[in-house]
Amino acid sequence: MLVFPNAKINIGLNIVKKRTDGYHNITSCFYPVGWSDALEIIPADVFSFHSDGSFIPGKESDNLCVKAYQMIAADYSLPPVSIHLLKIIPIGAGLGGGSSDAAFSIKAINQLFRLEISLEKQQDYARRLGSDCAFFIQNKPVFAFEKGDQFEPVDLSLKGKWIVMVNPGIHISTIEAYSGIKPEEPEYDLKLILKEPLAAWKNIVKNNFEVTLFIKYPLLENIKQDLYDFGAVYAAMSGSGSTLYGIFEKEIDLSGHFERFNVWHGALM
Ligand SMILES: C[C@](O)(CO)[C@H](O)COP(=O)(O)OP(=O)(O)OC[C@H]1O[C@@H](n2ccc(N)nc2=O)[C@H](O)[C@@H]1O
Ligand SMILES: Nc1ncnc2c1ncn2[C@@H]1O[C@H](COP(=O)(O)OP(=O)(O)OP(=O)(O)O)[C@@H](O)[C@H]1O
Repeated sequence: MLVFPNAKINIGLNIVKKRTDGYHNITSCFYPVGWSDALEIIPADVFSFHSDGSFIPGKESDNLCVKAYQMIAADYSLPPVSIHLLKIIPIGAGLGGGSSDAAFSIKAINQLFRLEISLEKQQDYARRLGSDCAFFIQNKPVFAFEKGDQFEPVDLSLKGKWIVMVNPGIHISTIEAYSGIKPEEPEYDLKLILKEPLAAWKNIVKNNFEVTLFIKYPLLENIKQDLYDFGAVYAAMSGSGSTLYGIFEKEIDLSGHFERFNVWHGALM
């Protein structure tokens, strides 16, 4: 079974409250984008995991694909598999790449072994592996709340618009990013403003991580400004960074301008 786990962007990211379990309640719109890994899972005589592409820090047993397989294998006594991951999505980049690999592993294993696990139960499995993981089970635009792992449908389609994503290679740990934040209720209603045309979002729809991370890494703010200067209708940082994205009305190729960085562009789904 061959699947293509894709990245996500956060449109608006409000860190509302610190929870008693140490996590934070957030509100955000999660939107899937086409920047993708490739993941193959096939039955085998012995278990193996192999990755190519970008180097993934940590032990094999920490890889979220391996954890996803082990978690489901424990409940369904599955035979061994061979997992091959081609890592393309930048790591520690606010794009949820590892979370997507985890969720796509769950979906692929479910299909491969005809387990018929309901979507809700697949989301429950995904939540056990990380806050961002559950989104990738259905992989469609949603309004996310609580830990970012509970969802409501969102009335938003950016089909036909163009996205440019710029990753400058600054690795930001999610734990570190959350530790620098003072939670607060947002001054705007994200669900309401998302119903407005894209041009109304600038200066209203905010990612709370930008404040501290733009002070620590001024380059990030410069990239966001460049995206606006090149005509983005809306630009922001995704997740806990360091990827910036710009949404454009028409196709544009900025890989020449951002040639030092890892850049992806494509049509929005
Ligand atoms: C920044 C976002 O990507 C926005 O979508 C997510 O909130 C992060 O989700 P994630 O990478 O799946 O995070 P997890 O693996 O669940 O948690 C990593 C660490 O981030 C912090 N964390 C994460 C999610 C959350 N709602 N509150 C938190 O405080 C916690 O310190 C946690 O130990
Ligand atoms: N398949 C995987 N791909 C990438 N990272 C993985 C994977 N499995 C485990 N990890 C671990 O997860 C860490 C960060 O993952 P990821 O790339 O999803 O971060 P991120 O882009 O900041 O995501 P998020 O938006 O969820 O904060 C890595 O440092 C790595 O050790």
